[in-house]
Amino acid sequence: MGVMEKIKEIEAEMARTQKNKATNSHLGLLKAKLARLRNELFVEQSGGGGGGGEGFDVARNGDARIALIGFPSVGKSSLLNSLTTTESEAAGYEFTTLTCIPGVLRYKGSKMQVLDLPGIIEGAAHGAGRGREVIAVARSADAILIVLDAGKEGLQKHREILERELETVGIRLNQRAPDVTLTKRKAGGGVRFASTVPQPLLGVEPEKLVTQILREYRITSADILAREEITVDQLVDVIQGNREYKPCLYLYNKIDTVTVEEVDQLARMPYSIVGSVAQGFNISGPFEDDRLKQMMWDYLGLTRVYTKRKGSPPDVDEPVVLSEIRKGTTVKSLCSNVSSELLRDFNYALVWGTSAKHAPQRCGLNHILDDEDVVQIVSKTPHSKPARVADRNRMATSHLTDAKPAP
Ligand SMILES: Nc1nc2c(ncn2[C@@H]2O[C@H](COP(=O)(O)OP(=O)(O)OP(=O)(O)O)[C@@H](O)[C@H]2O)c(=O)[nH]1
Ligand SMILES: [K+]
Ligand SMILES: [Mg+2]
Repeated sequence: MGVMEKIKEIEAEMARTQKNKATNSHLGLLKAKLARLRNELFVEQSGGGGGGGEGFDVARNGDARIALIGFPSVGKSSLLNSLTTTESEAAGYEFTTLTCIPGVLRYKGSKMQVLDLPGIIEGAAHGAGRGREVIAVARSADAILIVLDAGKEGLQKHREILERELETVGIRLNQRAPDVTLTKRKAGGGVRFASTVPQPLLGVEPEKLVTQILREYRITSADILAREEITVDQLVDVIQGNREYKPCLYLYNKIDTVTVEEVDQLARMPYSIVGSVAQGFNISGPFEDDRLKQMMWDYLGLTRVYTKRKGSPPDVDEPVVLSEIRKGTTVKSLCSNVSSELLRDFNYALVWGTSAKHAPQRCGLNHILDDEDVVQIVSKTPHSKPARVADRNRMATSHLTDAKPAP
């Protein structure tokens, strides 16, 4: 039996199984089976789910990468043109954009790489249109900006379709990784499941269900520790292990085409912002129209840190921009961002700014920095050569080649 038929069979079984307490575990197991088969299907069809595709291999650049995802003609290219100096063709017909077009958005001393992409449609994750390539780019981004046309009928359905397409390839939007540790053992001992909290969503006998689900993935010996209540889906995510947890912001564009009441409703949707590229509203403009940029900045968890040498003023023209998503905004992430020597020879840091209790505060590596803090690193070897600016710039972006965000 092919994978597709197996999927159909399980879906049918799920449909005819009544949902109640007694069938809860059985349904959970079926759900996990389904997830495994869907994953198999995707990996099979996409040849490993890898990135690339003609015109889609764009080098990483800047402090963070944001992918524009949406249906055709919602205004993605118009948005790129308005946020950056790049010119991407925008027109009133669908599939105007055929490849990945990068632009650089400069905001508050940071550089965000914004990627304009072809529109996607339902089935994209399985290769409809250039969907697979588009979604591979989304996987490589630090954050996703889903663009929707506020004037389109079936708008909320569009939002759900896009979410589902991204979920299919293991992207999890606006969620954090479940607090579960899975340790596989060589052989013997079976599955040991422990939880610090009750697990009502894993049926009446959680350990039994977990054991069965793990067997689906050919894992027979493992320790699992859950520190929060989890669903079967979350358990599957932990087992599959290749999930990408990403912040996602929704832009309802073209609000110039709908009524004030509709705008008001859309503005209340979670993780959302309304705007009009055509009229500049919330998108670009001298001062008050920067709301989208500010939200992108916030979602990426960006923090500017100004470094200073002893006896000289801070270097305010060239902040080191750290992203909470990938590295955290600690003194340690600052040091490793600047140079490995700086981290190796670290003695203590002097910190000025809102994160400091007094000016300056003497801090260790775990101190959490705020936006616009000033930091002076004091090394153990007082006469060692300080990192040059050129080195620092190189180092400041080097971590961006590391496509996997920190857990
Ligand atoms: N009324 C209105 N029209 C807009 C707005 N933003 C973009 N448009 C128009 O929408 C049409 C499509 O814009 P594009 O930028 O090409 O859309 P796209 O999402 O890049 O489209 P594809 O590349 O084909 O997927 C163009 O005619 C734009 O002028 C807006 O805020 N209001
Ligand atoms: K278009
Ligand atoms: Mg376009």
